[in-house]
Amino acid sequence: MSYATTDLSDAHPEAQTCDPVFSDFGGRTTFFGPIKTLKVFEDNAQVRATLETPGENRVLVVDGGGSTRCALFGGNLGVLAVKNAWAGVVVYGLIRDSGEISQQAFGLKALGKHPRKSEKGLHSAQADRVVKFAGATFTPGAWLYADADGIVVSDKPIHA
Ligand SMILES: O=C([O-])CC(=O)C(=O)O
Repeated sequence: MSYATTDLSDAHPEAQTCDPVFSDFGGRTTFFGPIKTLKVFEDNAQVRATLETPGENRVLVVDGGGSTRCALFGGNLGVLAVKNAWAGVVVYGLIRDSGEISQQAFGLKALGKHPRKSEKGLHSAQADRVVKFAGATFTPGAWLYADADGIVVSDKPIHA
């Protein structure tokens, strides 16, 4: 299966595109799948708990509120993402262990990097709700397509 977000966007003008605020950190830049969402604040306990469950080739979308005070994702979470077959993770926030993650076979888009880890279980998280960031609305079960050019979000599958 191969696609380009440019072609998907051309063929499906009704699909959403994300503002160009993300960089690629994973070993894969092209990844797609149905969305699972989390809303968190400077605490990644629920990100870990979610990545410990079967990914079934879905994309985990983490709305971290754009906080630049700590990293919500790191190399150990990357190991879990690969082991449990998550296609990719989009973090509206920061990551760390970027060198390690660049060697891991999954996709990761995030705003940037920070050395400091997040809290663990201090701030509660919400799962499976609609989240909005980067000019797009992410609804659980919608389809996300990512590549080096960006992110397209569609209510339904649009790949060939
Ligand atoms: O534990 C964390 O907060 C993130 C991290 O560094 C890792 O996954 O290795």
